[in-house]
Amino acid sequence: MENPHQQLVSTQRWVIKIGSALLTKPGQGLDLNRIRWLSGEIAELRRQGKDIVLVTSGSVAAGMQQLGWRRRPHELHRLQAAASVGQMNLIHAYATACQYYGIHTAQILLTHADLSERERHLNARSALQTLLKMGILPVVNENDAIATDEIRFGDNDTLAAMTANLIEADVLVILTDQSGFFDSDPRLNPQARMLAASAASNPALDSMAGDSKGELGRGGMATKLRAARRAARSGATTVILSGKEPDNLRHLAAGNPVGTLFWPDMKPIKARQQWLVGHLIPKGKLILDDGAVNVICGQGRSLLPVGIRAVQGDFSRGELVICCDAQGREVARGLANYSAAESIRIMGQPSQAIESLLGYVDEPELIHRDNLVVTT
Ligand SMILES: Nc1ncnc2c1ncn2[C@@H]1O[C@H](COP(=O)(O)OP(=O)(O)O)[C@@H](O)[C@H]1O
Ligand SMILES: N[C@@H](CCC(=O)OP(=O)(O)O)C(=O)O
Repeated sequence: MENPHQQLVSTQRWVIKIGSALLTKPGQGLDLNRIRWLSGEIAELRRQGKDIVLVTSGSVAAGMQQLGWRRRPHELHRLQAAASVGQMNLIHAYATACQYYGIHTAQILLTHADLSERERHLNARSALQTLLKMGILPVVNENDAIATDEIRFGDNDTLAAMTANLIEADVLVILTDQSGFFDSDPRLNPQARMLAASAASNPALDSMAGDSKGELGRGGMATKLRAARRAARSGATTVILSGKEPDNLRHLAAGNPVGTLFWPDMKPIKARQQWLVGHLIPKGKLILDDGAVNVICGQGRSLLPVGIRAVQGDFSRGELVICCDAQGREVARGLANYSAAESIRIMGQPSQAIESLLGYVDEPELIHRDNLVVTT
C-alpha cells in the first residue's frame, strides 16, 4: 500500500482516545492547556464534517490533585473516590474548552457490564448515535466510581476500542505521549524505531509492545495493540499518534503519514456477533478435539458435545465460553446451551445420548453456530 494514511481522508466516524499520559502530570492534575488545544483540533475535524466521539482518561489524576494525594492509590475504594471527584473537573474542562468553539458536550460513563448486557448495549449505542446526529460531542470515560474488577474495562484503550465497535466507527485514534508504535519501548530503548503502518493482526507486533507505562497510564502499548485488533473486528482503522504535536489530528485527516496506522485485515464480524465476542465476559473454557476444531473453523458448523475433551470454569446456560484446540489456543467463542456441570456430563458423547445422561435435552448442540464466532 503506497500511503495507507491516504484512506483516512474519506472517512466519517472517528473515536478519539486521549490517554492519562497525555492529559496529566503526576501530582499536577489536568493539563488544561492541552485540553484546550486538543478541543480546538477536534472542532476543526468537526468543521470538516467528521463525526467525533471522544474517550478521555484523567479523572483519577484530576481527583488526586484535588484531594492532595501525591501517589495513585491502589485500593479500589480510594480510586473510586478520586475518580468521582476528578470526573467533575475533567468534564468541566472539556465542556468549557468546547464551548469556546460553539460545541455542546455530553458525558457518557460506561462500565463493561453496560456493554455486555444486550439491552444496555443497544441503549448505549442509540444514545451515542442520537448525540452524534444532534451535533453534540459525546465525552466518554469509564464509570470508575462503581466499576469493580469484575465489570472493569481496566484501561481506556479497551473502552475506546469497544466504543469504536459499538458505533461502527471508521477510525480509532489513540492519542498518547509517544509519536507512534515503536519496534520496542522507546522509554527503555533509545534506538527504537517507529512503524509507519502495519496490518492489525501482524503477529510480529506482539513482542514489540511493552507493558511499561507512565506513572498515571494503565495499559502501555500492549493494550493499545489489543485495542487496534479489537477495533479491526468491526472494520475500523486505528492510528496511534502523539497528542503532543499541535496539528497532528489535522495532518491525519488530510491523509499525511503521522503516527502508526493499523489497517483491519480480518473479516469484519456482524454486530450481534461482535457484541458476543467483544463485550461479554467469558466464564469458562471448552477444550475441543481436532475434528471439532476443523468443522467449526472450516465449515461454520455448530459445536456438538461429542467434540469436547475437557470443560473448565463455572458457567451457566447462555454464558460465554472460550473454545480452545488441544494445545489450549483459542479458536472460537460462543454461548453455551448447557452449564459447566452439564457439559462435563455430556462431553465426548453423541447428541442422542444427552437425554439419557441428563434426563432432559434442551438442544442437540453445545453451542449453536448462530451463537458461535471463530476468532482465529
Ligand atoms: N512498542 C512501543 N512503542 C511505543 N511506546 C511503548 C511501546 N511499548 C511500551 N510503550 C510505552 O507505552 C507508553 C504509553 O502508554 P500509557 O502510559 O499507558 O499511555 P496512555 O495513558 O496514553 O494510555 C509509552 O510512554 C511507552 O513508554
Ligand atoms: N478511567 C480512568 C482512566 C484509565 C486509564 O488511565 O487509562 P489509560 O489512559 O488508557 O492509561 C481515569 O479517567 O482516570
